[in-house]
Amino acid sequence: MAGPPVIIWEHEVERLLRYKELIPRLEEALGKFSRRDSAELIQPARTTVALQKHSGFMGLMPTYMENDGVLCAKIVCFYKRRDGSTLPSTQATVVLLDPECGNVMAVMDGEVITGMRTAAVSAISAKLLMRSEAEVLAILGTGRQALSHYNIFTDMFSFKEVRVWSRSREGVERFGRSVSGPVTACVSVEEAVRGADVIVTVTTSTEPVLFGQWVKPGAHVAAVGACRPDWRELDDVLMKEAVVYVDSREGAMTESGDVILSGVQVFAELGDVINGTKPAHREKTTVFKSLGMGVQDAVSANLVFDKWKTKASQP
Ligand SMILES: NC(=O)C1=CN([C@@H]2O[C@H](COP(=O)(O)OP(=O)(O)OC[C@H]3O[C@@H](n4cnc5c(N)ncnc54)[C@H](O)[C@@H]3O)[C@@H](O)[C@H]2O)C=CC1
Ligand SMILES: O=C(O)C1=NCCCC1
Repeated sequence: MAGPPVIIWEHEVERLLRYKELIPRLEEALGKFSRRDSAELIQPARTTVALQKHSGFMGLMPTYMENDGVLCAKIVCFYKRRDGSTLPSTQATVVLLDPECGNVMAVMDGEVITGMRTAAVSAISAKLLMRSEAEVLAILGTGRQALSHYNIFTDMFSFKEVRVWSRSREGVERFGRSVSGPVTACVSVEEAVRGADVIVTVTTSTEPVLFGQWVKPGAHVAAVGACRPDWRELDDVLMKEAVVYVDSREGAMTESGDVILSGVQVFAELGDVINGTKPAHREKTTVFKSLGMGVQDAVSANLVFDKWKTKASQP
Protein backbone atom coordinates (compact mmCIF):
# COMPACT_ATOMS: atom_id res chain seq x y z
CA MET A 1 0.00 0.00 0.00
CA ALA A 2 1.50 3.31 -1.09
CA GLY A 3 1.96 6.02 1.51
CA PRO A 4 0.56 9.55 1.21
CA PRO A 5 2.18 11.87 -1.35
CA VAL A 6 4.94 14.18 -0.26
CA ILE A 7 4.32 17.89 -0.64
CA ILE A 8 7.31 19.89 -1.87
CA TRP A 9 6.66 23.58 -1.72
CA GLU A 10 8.24 26.64 -3.33
CA HIS A 11 11.33 27.20 -1.15
CA GLU A 12 12.26 23.53 -1.21
CA VAL A 13 11.90 23.34 -5.02
CA GLU A 14 14.03 26.48 -5.26
CA ARG A 15 16.70 24.89 -3.07
CA LEU A 16 16.74 21.58 -4.96
CA LEU A 17 16.46 22.63 -8.62
CA ARG A 18 19.78 23.65 -10.20
CA TYR A 19 20.27 24.83 -13.80
CA LYS A 20 23.52 22.87 -14.08
CA GLU A 21 21.59 19.60 -13.63
CA LEU A 22 18.38 20.74 -15.30
CA ILE A 23 19.78 21.94 -18.65
CA PRO A 24 21.31 18.63 -19.85
CA ARG A 25 18.09 16.80 -18.85
CA LEU A 26 15.97 19.29 -20.78
CA GLU A 27 18.20 18.97 -23.85
CA GLU A 28 17.84 15.20 -23.73
CA ALA A 29 14.04 15.47 -23.28
CA LEU A 30 13.64 17.92 -26.19
CA GLY A 31 15.59 15.50 -28.40
CA LYS A 32 13.43 12.57 -27.27
CA PHE A 33 10.24 14.54 -27.92
CA SER A 34 11.28 15.37 -31.49
CA ARG A 35 11.95 11.70 -32.25
CA ARG A 36 8.20 11.06 -31.69
CA ASP A 37 8.86 7.58 -30.33
CA SER A 38 5.78 6.83 -28.22
CA ALA A 39 7.60 3.97 -26.48
CA GLU A 40 9.91 6.63 -25.08
CA LEU A 41 7.68 9.65 -24.54
CA ILE A 42 3.98 10.51 -24.73
CA GLN A 43 3.19 14.20 -24.38
CA PRO A 44 -0.02 15.45 -25.98
CA ALA A 45 -0.53 19.15 -26.66
CA ARG A 46 -1.87 21.14 -23.70
CA THR A 47 -5.62 20.96 -23.05
CA THR A 48 -7.04 24.35 -22.08
CA VAL A 49 -10.24 25.37 -20.34
CA ALA A 50 -11.29 29.02 -20.66
CA LEU A 51 -11.98 30.83 -17.38
CA GLN A 52 -13.94 33.52 -19.17
CA LYS A 53 -15.20 35.32 -16.07
CA HIS A 54 -11.59 35.80 -14.92
CA SER A 55 -9.94 36.40 -18.34
CA GLY A 56 -7.84 33.31 -17.92
CA PHE A 57 -7.21 29.70 -18.87
CA MET A 58 -6.49 26.48 -17.06
CA GLY A 59 -3.99 24.30 -18.88
CA LEU A 60 -3.51 20.59 -18.26
CA MET A 61 -0.12 19.21 -19.27
CA PRO A 62 0.35 15.42 -18.92
CA THR A 63 3.52 13.47 -19.80
CA TYR A 64 4.56 9.83 -19.67
CA MET A 65 8.18 8.74 -20.16
CA GLU A 66 8.04 4.96 -20.17
CA ASN A 67 11.74 4.13 -20.13
CA ASP A 68 12.42 6.71 -17.45
CA GLY A 69 9.41 5.62 -15.33
CA VAL A 70 8.07 9.19 -15.14
CA LEU A 71 4.34 9.98 -15.10
CA CYS A 72 3.53 13.63 -14.49
CA ALA A 73 0.88 16.30 -14.93
CA LYS A 74 1.08 20.06 -14.47
CA ILE A 75 -2.00 22.16 -13.88
CA VAL A 76 -1.35 25.75 -14.80
CA CYS A 77 -3.67 28.74 -14.74
CA PHE A 78 -2.72 31.86 -16.66
CA TYR A 79 -4.52 35.17 -16.92
CA LYS A 80 -4.62 38.32 -18.94
CA ARG A 81 -4.46 40.72 -15.98
CA ARG A 82 -5.80 44.25 -16.06
CA ASP A 83 -3.21 47.03 -15.73
CA GLY A 84 -2.52 47.66 -12.06
CA SER A 85 -3.63 44.18 -10.93
CA THR A 86 -1.39 42.72 -8.23
CA LEU A 87 -2.54 39.13 -8.83
CA PRO A 88 0.04 36.77 -10.42
CA SER A 89 -0.41 36.04 -14.13
CA THR A 90 0.57 32.36 -13.79
CA GLN A 91 0.02 29.76 -11.01
CA ALA A 92 1.04 26.14 -11.33
CA THR A 93 1.12 22.82 -9.48
CA VAL A 94 2.95 19.67 -10.60
CA VAL A 95 1.88 16.12 -9.68
CA LEU A 96 4.19 13.08 -10.01
CA LEU A 97 2.57 9.63 -10.09
CA ASP A 98 3.82 6.08 -9.90
CA PRO A 99 3.24 4.80 -13.47
CA GLU A 100 2.75 1.20 -12.27
CA CYS A 101 0.01 1.83 -9.69
CA GLY A 102 -1.22 5.31 -10.51
CA ASN A 103 -0.84 6.64 -6.97
CA VAL A 104 0.34 10.21 -6.48
CA MET A 105 3.91 10.22 -5.14
CA ALA A 106 4.53 13.97 -4.94
CA VAL A 107 2.68 17.23 -5.29
CA MET A 108 4.95 20.18 -5.81
CA ASP A 109 4.87 23.87 -6.41
CA GLY A 110 4.98 24.63 -10.12
CA GLU A 111 5.95 28.30 -10.00
CA VAL A 112 9.69 27.82 -9.60
CA ILE A 113 9.65 24.90 -12.05
CA THR A 114 7.78 26.97 -14.66
CA GLY A 115 10.11 29.94 -14.20
CA MET A 116 13.32 27.91 -14.35
CA ARG A 117 12.49 25.37 -17.07
CA THR A 118 11.11 28.06 -19.40
CA ALA A 119 14.22 30.22 -18.99
CA ALA A 120 16.48 27.17 -19.34
CA VAL A 121 14.83 26.19 -22.66
CA SER A 122 15.19 29.77 -23.95
CA ALA A 123 18.87 29.63 -22.96
CA ILE A 124 19.22 26.33 -24.85
CA SER A 125 17.69 28.06 -27.91
CA ALA A 126 20.28 30.84 -27.60
CA LYS A 127 23.12 28.36 -27.16
CA LEU A 128 22.05 26.70 -30.43
CA LEU A 129 20.94 29.71 -32.48
CA MET A 130 22.65 32.96 -31.42
CA ARG A 131 25.85 34.19 -33.06
CA SER A 132 29.00 33.27 -31.18
CA GLU A 133 30.04 36.93 -30.96
CA ALA A 134 26.76 38.03 -29.30
CA GLU A 135 27.38 40.94 -26.92
CA VAL A 136 24.05 42.64 -26.21
CA LEU A 137 21.00 41.03 -24.59
CA ALA A 138 17.63 42.83 -24.46
CA ILE A 139 14.79 41.69 -22.19
CA LEU A 140 11.26 43.02 -22.81
CA GLY A 141 9.14 42.70 -19.66
CA THR A 142 10.16 42.71 -16.02
CA GLY A 143 8.01 40.02 -14.38
CA ARG A 144 8.76 36.53 -13.07
CA GLN A 145 9.97 35.13 -16.39
CA ALA A 146 12.14 38.19 -17.01
CA LEU A 147 13.96 37.50 -13.74
CA SER A 148 14.57 33.79 -14.41
CA HIS A 149 15.71 34.62 -17.96
CA TYR A 150 18.09 37.32 -16.67
CA ASN A 151 19.58 34.86 -14.18
CA ILE A 152 20.27 32.01 -16.58
CA PHE A 153 21.28 34.17 -19.58
CA THR A 154 23.83 36.14 -17.56
CA ASP A 155 25.10 32.96 -15.90
CA MET A 156 25.51 30.95 -19.12
CA PHE A 157 26.74 33.67 -21.50
CA SER A 158 29.07 36.68 -21.27
CA PHE A 159 27.01 39.62 -22.53
CA LYS A 160 28.70 43.02 -22.36
CA GLU A 161 25.36 44.76 -21.86
CA VAL A 162 21.90 43.70 -20.67
CA ARG A 163 19.12 46.12 -21.62
CA VAL A 164 15.70 45.94 -20.02
CA TRP A 165 12.41 47.52 -21.04
CA SER A 166 9.08 47.62 -19.25
CA ARG A 167 6.01 49.77 -19.83
CA SER A 168 6.62 51.56 -16.54
CA ARG A 169 9.76 53.20 -15.24
CA GLU A 170 9.09 51.72 -11.77
CA GLY A 171 8.96 48.23 -13.32
CA VAL A 172 12.46 48.59 -14.76
CA GLU A 173 13.81 50.19 -11.57
CA ARG A 174 12.36 47.41 -9.40
CA PHE A 175 13.83 44.83 -11.76
CA GLY A 176 17.24 46.52 -11.64
CA ARG A 177 17.20 46.35 -7.82
CA SER A 178 16.19 42.66 -7.81
CA VAL A 179 19.07 41.34 -9.96
CA SER A 180 22.69 40.95 -8.96
CA GLY A 181 24.32 42.45 -12.08
CA PRO A 182 24.08 45.67 -14.06
CA VAL A 183 21.17 46.49 -16.41
CA THR A 184 20.60 49.35 -18.82
CA ALA A 185 17.08 50.72 -18.28
CA CYS A 186 15.41 51.59 -21.59
CA VAL A 187 12.44 53.89 -22.10
CA SER A 188 11.27 52.30 -25.36
CA VAL A 189 11.31 48.87 -26.98
CA GLU A 190 13.17 50.36 -29.93
CA GLU A 191 15.93 51.70 -27.66
CA ALA A 192 16.23 48.30 -25.98
CA VAL A 193 16.40 46.15 -29.11
CA ARG A 194 18.24 48.27 -31.73
CA GLY A 195 21.59 46.53 -32.28
CA ALA A 196 20.81 43.77 -29.73
CA ASP A 197 22.15 40.30 -30.58
CA VAL A 198 19.67 38.38 -28.43
CA ILE A 199 16.15 39.53 -27.53
CA VAL A 200 13.91 37.85 -24.96
CA THR A 201 10.19 38.75 -25.01
CA VAL A 202 8.53 37.89 -21.69
CA THR A 203 5.45 40.10 -21.58
CA THR A 204 1.75 39.34 -21.08
CA SER A 205 0.92 41.57 -24.05
CA THR A 206 -1.65 40.29 -26.55
CA GLU A 207 -0.52 42.73 -29.29
CA PRO A 208 2.93 42.88 -30.94
CA VAL A 209 5.54 44.70 -28.85
CA LEU A 210 8.58 43.71 -30.94
CA PHE A 211 8.70 44.93 -34.55
CA GLY A 212 10.96 43.49 -37.23
CA GLN A 213 12.10 46.90 -38.45
CA TRP A 214 14.08 47.35 -35.20
CA VAL A 215 15.68 43.91 -35.11
CA LYS A 216 19.29 43.57 -36.26
CA PRO A 217 19.72 40.99 -39.05
CA GLY A 218 21.18 37.83 -37.54
CA ALA A 219 19.72 38.46 -34.07
CA HIS A 220 18.16 35.63 -32.08
CA VAL A 221 14.73 36.20 -30.48
CA ALA A 222 13.38 33.94 -27.71
CA ALA A 223 9.64 34.70 -27.68
CA VAL A 224 8.03 33.40 -24.49
CA GLY A 225 4.70 35.22 -24.07
CA ALA A 226 1.59 35.23 -26.35
CA CYS A 227 0.45 31.68 -25.75
CA ARG A 228 -3.03 31.86 -27.26
CA PRO A 229 -3.88 31.58 -30.99
CA ASP A 230 -5.04 35.21 -31.13
CA TRP A 231 -2.30 36.74 -28.93
CA ARG A 232 0.85 38.31 -30.38
CA GLU A 233 4.20 39.60 -29.14
CA LEU A 234 5.99 39.79 -32.51
CA ASP A 235 4.85 41.47 -35.73
CA ASP A 236 4.50 39.84 -39.15
CA VAL A 237 7.64 41.52 -40.51
CA LEU A 238 9.82 39.82 -37.90
CA MET A 239 8.04 36.47 -38.21
CA LYS A 240 8.43 36.48 -42.01
CA GLU A 241 12.09 37.57 -41.95
CA ALA A 242 13.13 34.99 -39.40
CA VAL A 243 13.82 31.28 -39.47
CA VAL A 244 11.25 30.03 -36.95
CA TYR A 245 12.06 27.32 -34.40
CA VAL A 246 9.58 26.04 -31.80
CA ASP A 247 9.56 23.70 -28.81
CA SER A 248 6.66 21.63 -30.21
CA ARG A 249 5.13 21.92 -33.69
CA GLU A 250 1.72 20.77 -32.39
CA GLY A 251 1.88 23.34 -29.59
CA ALA A 252 2.85 26.16 -31.96
CA MET A 253 0.16 25.29 -34.52
CA THR A 254 -2.52 25.15 -31.82
CA GLU A 255 -1.55 27.99 -29.50
CA SER A 256 0.83 30.51 -31.02
CA GLY A 257 -0.81 33.63 -32.49
CA ASP A 258 2.62 34.71 -33.75
CA VAL A 259 2.91 31.52 -35.82
CA ILE A 260 -0.74 30.99 -36.80
CA LEU A 261 -1.68 34.59 -37.69
CA SER A 262 1.55 35.41 -39.54
CA GLY A 263 1.09 32.25 -41.62
CA VAL A 264 4.82 31.39 -41.46
CA GLN A 265 6.21 27.89 -41.77
CA VAL A 266 7.87 26.46 -38.69
CA PHE A 267 11.39 25.44 -39.74
CA ALA A 268 12.24 23.05 -36.90
CA GLU A 269 11.82 22.08 -33.28
CA LEU A 270 14.73 22.68 -30.94
CA GLY A 271 14.81 18.89 -30.51
CA ASP A 272 15.47 18.48 -34.26
CA VAL A 273 18.54 20.69 -33.93
CA ILE A 274 19.67 18.76 -30.84
CA ASN A 275 19.19 15.48 -32.74
CA GLY A 276 21.14 16.85 -35.72
CA THR A 277 18.21 16.34 -38.11
CA LYS A 278 17.75 20.10 -38.80
CA PRO A 279 20.43 22.80 -39.00
CA ALA A 280 20.91 25.73 -36.62
CA HIS A 281 20.88 28.87 -38.79
CA ARG A 282 23.03 31.02 -36.50
CA GLU A 283 23.92 33.38 -39.35
CA LYS A 284 20.24 34.28 -39.97
CA THR A 285 17.64 36.10 -37.89
CA THR A 286 16.04 33.38 -35.79
CA VAL A 287 12.91 33.25 -33.64
CA PHE A 288 12.45 30.55 -31.03
CA LYS A 289 8.71 30.52 -30.26
CA SER A 290 8.28 28.94 -26.82
CA LEU A 291 4.88 27.69 -25.64
CA GLY A 292 6.01 25.40 -22.84
CA MET A 293 5.77 21.61 -22.75
CA GLY A 294 4.67 19.04 -20.19
CA VAL A 295 7.88 17.08 -20.68
CA GLN A 296 9.88 20.08 -19.48
CA ASP A 297 7.87 20.05 -16.26
CA ALA A 298 8.12 16.25 -15.93
CA VAL A 299 11.91 16.28 -16.21
CA SER A 300 12.18 19.16 -13.73
CA ALA A 301 9.79 17.62 -11.20
CA ASN A 302 11.51 14.24 -11.44
CA LEU A 303 14.86 15.90 -10.74
CA VAL A 304 13.40 17.69 -7.70
CA PHE A 305 11.82 14.46 -6.39
CA ASP A 306 15.04 12.43 -6.86
CA LYS A 307 16.99 15.04 -4.92
CA TRP A 308 14.29 15.24 -2.25
CA LYS A 309 14.42 11.41 -1.81
CA THR A 310 18.21 11.44 -1.55
CA LYS A 311 18.00 14.13 1.10
CA ALA A 312 15.22 12.33 2.98
CA SER A 313 17.19 9.05 3.06
CA GLN A 314 20.24 10.68 4.65
CA PRO A 315 20.50 10.30 8.41
N1 LIG B 1 6.49 29.68 -22.98
C1 LIG B 1 6.37 29.22 -21.77
O1 LIG B 1 6.76 28.10 -21.47
C2 LIG B 1 5.79 30.09 -20.72
C3 LIG B 1 5.28 31.32 -21.06
N2 LIG B 1 4.79 32.14 -20.09
C4 LIG B 1 4.34 33.45 -20.55
O2 LIG B 1 5.38 34.38 -20.33
C5 LIG B 1 4.83 35.69 -20.17
C6 LIG B 1 5.44 36.35 -18.93
O3 LIG B 1 5.07 35.61 -17.79
P1 LIG B 1 5.42 36.15 -16.31
O4 LIG B 1 6.76 36.77 -16.29
O5 LIG B 1 5.11 35.05 -15.39
O6 LIG B 1 4.34 37.31 -16.15
P2 LIG B 1 4.38 38.57 -15.18
O7 LIG B 1 2.98 38.97 -14.96
O8 LIG B 1 5.24 38.26 -14.00
O9 LIG B 1 5.12 39.69 -16.05
C7 LIG B 1 4.52 40.18 -17.22
C8 LIG B 1 5.29 41.39 -17.75
O10 LIG B 1 4.63 41.84 -18.95
C9 LIG B 1 4.40 43.25 -18.86
N3 LIG B 1 3.21 43.59 -19.66
C10 LIG B 1 1.91 43.36 -19.37
N4 LIG B 1 1.11 43.82 -20.36
C11 LIG B 1 1.93 44.35 -21.29
C12 LIG B 1 1.72 44.98 -22.54
N5 LIG B 1 0.50 45.16 -23.02
N6 LIG B 1 2.81 45.39 -23.24
C13 LIG B 1 4.04 45.21 -22.76
N7 LIG B 1 4.32 44.62 -21.57
C14 LIG B 1 3.26 44.20 -20.86
C15 LIG B 1 4.24 43.52 -17.36
O11 LIG B 1 4.49 44.87 -17.07
C16 LIG B 1 5.34 42.59 -16.80
O12 LIG B 1 6.59 43.21 -16.89
C17 LIG B 1 3.32 35.49 -20.12
O13 LIG B 1 2.77 35.78 -21.36
C18 LIG B 1 3.16 34.01 -19.79
O14 LIG B 1 1.93 33.50 -20.25
C19 LIG B 1 4.81 31.81 -18.78
C20 LIG B 1 5.27 30.58 -18.40
C21 LIG B 1 5.77 29.62 -19.33
O1 LIG C 1 4.12 26.02 -20.24
C1 LIG C 1 3.60 26.68 -19.35
O2 LIG C 1 3.68 26.37 -18.17
C2 LIG C 1 2.85 27.90 -19.72
N1 LIG C 1 2.85 28.25 -20.95
C3 LIG C 1 2.22 29.38 -21.47
C4 LIG C 1 1.29 30.02 -20.52
C5 LIG C 1 1.62 29.95 -19.13
C6 LIG C 1 2.17 28.64 -18.68
